[in-house]
Amino acid sequence: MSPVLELREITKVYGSGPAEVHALTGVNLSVRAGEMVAVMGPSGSGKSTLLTIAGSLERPTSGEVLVEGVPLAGMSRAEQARMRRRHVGYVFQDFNLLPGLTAAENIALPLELDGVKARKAAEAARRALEQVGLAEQATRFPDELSGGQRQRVAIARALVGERRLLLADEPSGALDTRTGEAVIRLLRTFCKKGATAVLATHDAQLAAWADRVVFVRDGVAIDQTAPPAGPESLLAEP
Ligand SMILES: Nc1ncnc2c1ncn2[C@@H]1O[C@H](COP(=O)(O)OP(=O)(O)OP(=O)(O)O)[C@@H](O)[C@H]1O
Repeated sequence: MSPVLELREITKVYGSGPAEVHALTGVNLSVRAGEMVAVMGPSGSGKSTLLTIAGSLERPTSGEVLVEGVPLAGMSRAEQARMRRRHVGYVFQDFNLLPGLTAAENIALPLELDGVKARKAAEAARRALEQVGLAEQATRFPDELSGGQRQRVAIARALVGERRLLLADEPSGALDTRTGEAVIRLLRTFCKKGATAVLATHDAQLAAWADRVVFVRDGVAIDQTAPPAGPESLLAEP
């Protein structure tokens, strides 16, 4: 089975001449279905760039990105947009929910934009809210929810429909430690059920929940390890 996400020799250069920034240099990464991969590195090391290129929000200067085995470079812009809507969910530090829509409407919106009928989209949104434990909050607006609840709505929106690849940039960055950890555990649960997640984080405690950690420094992926005894090992699983 081909990996859900594959980056081959990705290089990204911003600007030119003296303003040139080598944000990524020769990065390789392959993520299988059900895996949760944490990308760690200091500020400015290239984590966000890696995620935006993986999600086709930006093109690499060189190298190849494949989603579900299909090279993005061979797709037209319209096909890439369709691929993003159908297969890739994004979660950001600042939640990015639309303030004028309820939790359920925020989740249903990407489906409706993709042509799903309103009733079906609303039903899918209701199920997604149940999965993140927020069925009771369906009609609340973002400013009526806590930070942790908002991020759970953003995760539900990222995974609603058929989307199985989740790209999360510092998803717990705006949350306190406990709430942040709850969000990462939720991502972990989705990965156990077959979703695939790549998350950028500064936080080694949170990265320890991942199956693998990729360290990025000055645009170079310098190491890949399975975390030693992460919190997961404390959960007694038969
Ligand atoms: N649009 C852009 N134009 C020019 N330079 C950019 C652009 N986006 C990112 N960079 C530069 O690329 C490098 C990598 O940035 P990136 O945002 O990917 O790092 P990061 O590891 O996500 O940082 P942080 O943890 O602070 O979010 C940095 O030097 C940054 O200044």
